[in-house]
Amino acid sequence: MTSSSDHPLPMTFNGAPPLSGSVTVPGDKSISHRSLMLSALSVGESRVEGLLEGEDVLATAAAMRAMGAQINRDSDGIWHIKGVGVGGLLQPQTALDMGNSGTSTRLLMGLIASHAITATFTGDASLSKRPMGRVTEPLSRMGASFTSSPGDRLPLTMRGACPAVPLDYRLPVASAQVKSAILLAGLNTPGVTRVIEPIPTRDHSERMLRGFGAELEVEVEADGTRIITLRGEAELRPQTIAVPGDPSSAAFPIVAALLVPGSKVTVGNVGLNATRAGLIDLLREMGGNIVIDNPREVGGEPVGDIVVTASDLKGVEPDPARAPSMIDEYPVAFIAAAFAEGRSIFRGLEELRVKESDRITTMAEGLRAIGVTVEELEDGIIIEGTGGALLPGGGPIATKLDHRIAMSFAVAGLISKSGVTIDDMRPVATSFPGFTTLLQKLGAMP
Ligand SMILES: O=C(O)C1=C[C@@H](OP(=O)(O)O)[C@@H](O)[C@H](O)C1
Ligand SMILES: C=C(OP(=O)(O)O)C(=O)O
Repeated sequence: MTSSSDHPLPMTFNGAPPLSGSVTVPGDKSISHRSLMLSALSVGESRVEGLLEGEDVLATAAAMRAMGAQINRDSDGIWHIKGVGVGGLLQPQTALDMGNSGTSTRLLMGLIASHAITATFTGDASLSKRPMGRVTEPLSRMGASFTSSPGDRLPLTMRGACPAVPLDYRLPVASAQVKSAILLAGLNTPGVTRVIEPIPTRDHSERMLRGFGAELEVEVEADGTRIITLRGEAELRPQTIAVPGDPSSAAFPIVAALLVPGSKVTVGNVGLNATRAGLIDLLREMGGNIVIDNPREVGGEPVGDIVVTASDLKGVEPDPARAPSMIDEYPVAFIAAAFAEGRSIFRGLEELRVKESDRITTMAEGLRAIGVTVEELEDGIIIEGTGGALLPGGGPIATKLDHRIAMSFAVAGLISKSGVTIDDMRPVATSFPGFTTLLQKLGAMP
């Protein structure tokens, strides 16, 4: 499967026999982006094993090369990155094409904000609709300047400032991308940059910055607010990194195995960082039989093998405070809710409206198209579960350049009467190369 083709790639997923077997999923997307960026800012050579070779991460690799890093993959699949040192990024000679990737765009804007270089960012139709003001606003305060398309959107040209001005910033939106952009800008900024995070989001940047030798401290207040301080003009030391499997990708085989009666599946080597593990907690609350085997630590991140046995699920009304810990997993959680017993009410999910698609509307339309009763809310969705009765099926589902929508409805197809057709599977290559092969390996499709 590749998105390099100019033509949509429709595909139908049909009701499946029990899934079984043991699989692994590709490397964590968030950790992969960060490992390339921080390696590119170190002096010397870093090695990265298990890097996600999806289009989003390859866009980050291309951008770091364009700014001076030497990045190569050897025949064993290990990536070797020779960095330029903090402050050493070079002026890219052409526009940086970010494809579909919000993480690449926002984190790279942070990196460039404290270097005296000019860069233009472009992206696909989905990325060009997404708001960038959340990063351009704080980065402007650090001294960077921006010329963007209306509504702070791509295409956008920025000029970094050197020296930049350190920032003390309270996040107005729970976003790891905004937090990371500011911290990355802080790396080449004199003095102390401070980010205050009222609602915790994924902390891979903090862990990895420390791992590379940056002076970074995290203080947690009684109400859970996190205060992250980073001393600038850092010197980063090259590292050897093992990237764990992506819990956001593992979510699809996990939910598929819970829903298809008689299934038993192991997804090995999955990252279990608490700031990412919200879906597992939610599925367990719904009655899902999920066991973590062999819990261990790999490269500063908790990892385990996830053993899933098909279970009868019941509806839920999850606490919105949990949203950041499973933000990309809501689409597939909605599929689980559609097959559960009773009603599920999801609220506090405004952020889903600014992902690759508006994931509340796209999911509501898609679920209706396959015969599920839903009510769309301003900040969420109400889903009436079938109680384990097969979903009627149908389609084609409009995926709107959104990989997670495509994979979520593929899972829905496995528990459908007449199959679910996805209009275009190409976006899956952004985060999960080998998705359909993995479903075949589990026996979910021919
Ligand atoms: O920092 C990251 O790697 C990511 C943060 C999240 O975005 P937000 O920060 O916009 O919530 C998430 O949706 C995205 O897939 C990856
Ligand atoms: C929102 C996502 O990614 P990004 O913001 O990097 O495009 C995602 O992968 O679901």
